[in-house]
Amino acid sequence: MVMGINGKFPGPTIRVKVGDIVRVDVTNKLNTEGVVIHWHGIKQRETPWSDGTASISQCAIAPGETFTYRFTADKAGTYFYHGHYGMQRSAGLYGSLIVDVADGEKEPFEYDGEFCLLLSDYWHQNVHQQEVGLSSLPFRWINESQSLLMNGRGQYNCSLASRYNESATLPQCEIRGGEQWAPNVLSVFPNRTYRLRIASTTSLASLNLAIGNHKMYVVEADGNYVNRTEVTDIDIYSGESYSVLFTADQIPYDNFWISAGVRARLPQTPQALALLNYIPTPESKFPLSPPPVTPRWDDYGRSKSFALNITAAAGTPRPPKSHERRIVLLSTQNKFNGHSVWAINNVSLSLPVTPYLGAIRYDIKDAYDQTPPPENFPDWYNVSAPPANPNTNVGDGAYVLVNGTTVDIILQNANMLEPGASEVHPWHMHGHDFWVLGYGEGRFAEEDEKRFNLTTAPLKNTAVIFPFGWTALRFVADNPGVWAFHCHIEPHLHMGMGVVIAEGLDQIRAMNVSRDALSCGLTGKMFAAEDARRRN
Ligand SMILES: O=C1O[C@H]([C@@H](O)CO)C(O)=C1O
Repeated sequence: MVMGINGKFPGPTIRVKVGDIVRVDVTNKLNTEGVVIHWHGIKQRETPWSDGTASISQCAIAPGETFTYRFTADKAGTYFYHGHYGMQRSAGLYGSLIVDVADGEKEPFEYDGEFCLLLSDYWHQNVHQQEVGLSSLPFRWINESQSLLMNGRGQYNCSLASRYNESATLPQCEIRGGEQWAPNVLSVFPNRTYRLRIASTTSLASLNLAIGNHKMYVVEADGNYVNRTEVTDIDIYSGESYSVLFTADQIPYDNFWISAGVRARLPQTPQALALLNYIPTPESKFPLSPPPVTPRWDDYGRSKSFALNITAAAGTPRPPKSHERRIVLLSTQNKFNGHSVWAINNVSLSLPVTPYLGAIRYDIKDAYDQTPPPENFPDWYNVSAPPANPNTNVGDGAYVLVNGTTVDIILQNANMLEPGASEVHPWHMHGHDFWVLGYGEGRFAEEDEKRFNLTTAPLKNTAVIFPFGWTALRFVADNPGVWAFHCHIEPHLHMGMGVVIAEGLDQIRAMNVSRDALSCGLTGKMFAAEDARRRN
């Protein structure tokens, strides 16, 4: 079962130009739950209520109701949109969002055609069962997905299915032709150059994508131009997007596989496949070469060198030379009343009923904890061992940033509950791009700052922390609003792995925040009381 949009899964591709004011009317036809849509990578400058994050920027849209998102397409690039309430992204609520350069402008590279590949993962168990499992005692993890998808199409490992079933022939393993799993076909003319816009909206999987026999040149990352880099494959974590160029330079009477496979977790899911078809070779011709092999899942050295190879293209603004504030965020796996959770500086995020944006706009102090969470973690904490005390707190405090300040965030990874284990987490920031200043092993130390890349640091909206390592980010708090900053692995966010950034409180208090966004919780009650007074 998937959640679709306008009768489609994935939802329709939205294509706009820089400077366009985009209006999207979202009508909630899910009869049993609310919904919101987040425009991943769009800054929402002066429209923070259109960011589409339930409990942060707006109330969930109630069944039957319509909410209008209105925002400016601020930067050309490859983006996507997705549900941001509960685990609706896992349920399939997503689609591609492409922002073209403004009329009369040109991209800084040339190509003859382009394709979008939106990557995702897919479970047979429905999202409500997953949600209940994650919050149950005992904890039930979602485990690896059954399929990986490219534009909503994927393969299913029938041999694995028959291993777990008595009957060798399962109905879902019988191939009749024309089924949903039939791979996407990307038809190209020999010797032409194409742009492949790749975005990952996976729930869990970190992926590696390659095109059989073809080199790729990375030119864009998260809507920012990067130095053209030749690669044989790309690592792509949930929340990231890349554009690569490739030339159809192989012998023209063949087809080739494009494959994406799991990295950073022990793979138990077959690769996602799409077919690169050389016109006029028939689409039905089986490629001579097998799909590209995904690099070993735990070869993190390879992942790190790929990450370090992504550098900002000339003309990209450089990071300020120094910071005015530094927030260190330690990610730990913990327990709360026996439940498995993730915590940041010993606080597991639990979202409030009243959206922060409304609570700040109308100065409603009861809406969330007014004490911000800790800015660091204790010196005695050992990041290379399981937590000495696994118990953590749950909270809904927000980090408050003064408008215009330069802020560093050090994302610190640590050992999980299980000894010797630490996982990759892709952190995504709403409302901003940040500069990725560097990655390091072990615990971040002040002298590591000397190694920061202040010249070619790429601008991104999502950056990964490697197992037992740290990642340093810098951004300027110049976008008043309330922004989520979280692990883009959906079950991890659901288990509390995120923080809330309240930026420019004075500016928010002077904003004309859309009332439609605040019809729930304490703001909803306030508006209802105002209306009642007016009627009397
Ligand atoms: O949050 C998680 O839980 C599991 C495991 O730690 C317990 O089953 C896992 O791999 C996660 O990423």
